[in-house]
Amino acid sequence: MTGHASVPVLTIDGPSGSGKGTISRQVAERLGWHLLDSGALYRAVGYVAGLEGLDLTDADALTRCARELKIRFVPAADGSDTRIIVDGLDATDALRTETAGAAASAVASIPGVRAALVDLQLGFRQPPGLVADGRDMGTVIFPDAPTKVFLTASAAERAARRYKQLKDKGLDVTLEVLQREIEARDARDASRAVAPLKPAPDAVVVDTTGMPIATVVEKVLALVRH
Ligand SMILES: Nc1ncnc2c1ncn2[C@@H]1O[C@H](COP(=O)(O)OP(=O)(O)OP(=O)(O)O)[C@@H](O)[C@H]1O
Ligand SMILES: Nc1ccn([C@H]2C[C@H](O)[C@@H](COP(=O)(O)O)O2)c(=O)n1
Repeated sequence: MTGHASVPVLTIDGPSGSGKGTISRQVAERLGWHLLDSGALYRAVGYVAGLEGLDLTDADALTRCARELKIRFVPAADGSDTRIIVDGLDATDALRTETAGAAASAVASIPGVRAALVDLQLGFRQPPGLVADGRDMGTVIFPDAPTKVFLTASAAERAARRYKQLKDKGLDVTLEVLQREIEARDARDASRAVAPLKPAPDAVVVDTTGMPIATVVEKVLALVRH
């Protein structure tokens, strides 16, 4: 599957908990565009590496994993979350954990892993348009995207959002630990040598601290329509 360079892309990058996934999903639905959850690809590589007992610093083995990754995004029939199928198994719940996020951040710092996932990501650029959620969508994967957004929010607010999200799922977490984990992941994503987390020079930075989800969605839609 190859992408179509003439198809419009909206890139939504930003740190963990800034709302990329939530906003990307709603905006894609409103526009009737496709959605690329690029973080799920790195999470899936970390997940397969875990199943195979690989060391998360073994660049050659992880690059092979990324090259051989078999992942499918399957819309749920009842309108609930899209299921993510990795090597034929439903890995959706395993991929959403904080541990999977940390593993994804580790494997994502390996240049071979990133290179192996480029074509897969470009292939999501299909008519009528694509909303691409990640860390390097606007800087590396779709540098020609006509609309680029970089979502942020204070670390305290992002940790509070994650805390609520996990508590709602019945998980036993503490705000302090979550904030530390989020800050450590962001620091690693922003400081790596390849495709670090940062706004593209032509991205619009939207600070969502204290901003309701619906307001963020409308703001992003206005940027696309503009
Ligand atoms: N503007 C907002 N106000 C309040 N809560 C929000 C806002 N945006 C997102 N959230 C909530 O914050 C939580 C994290 O959002 P989301 O998963 O979309 O972030 P993310 O940037 O995709 O994170 P990650 O990169 O770790 O996957 C969710 O529970 C979501 O409902
Ligand atoms: N384009 C991307 C997307 C994700 N990553 C890495 C870094 C993140 O910490 C991790 C998980 O992403 P999430 O699912 O939380 O959005 O994957 C990346 O390097 N580049």
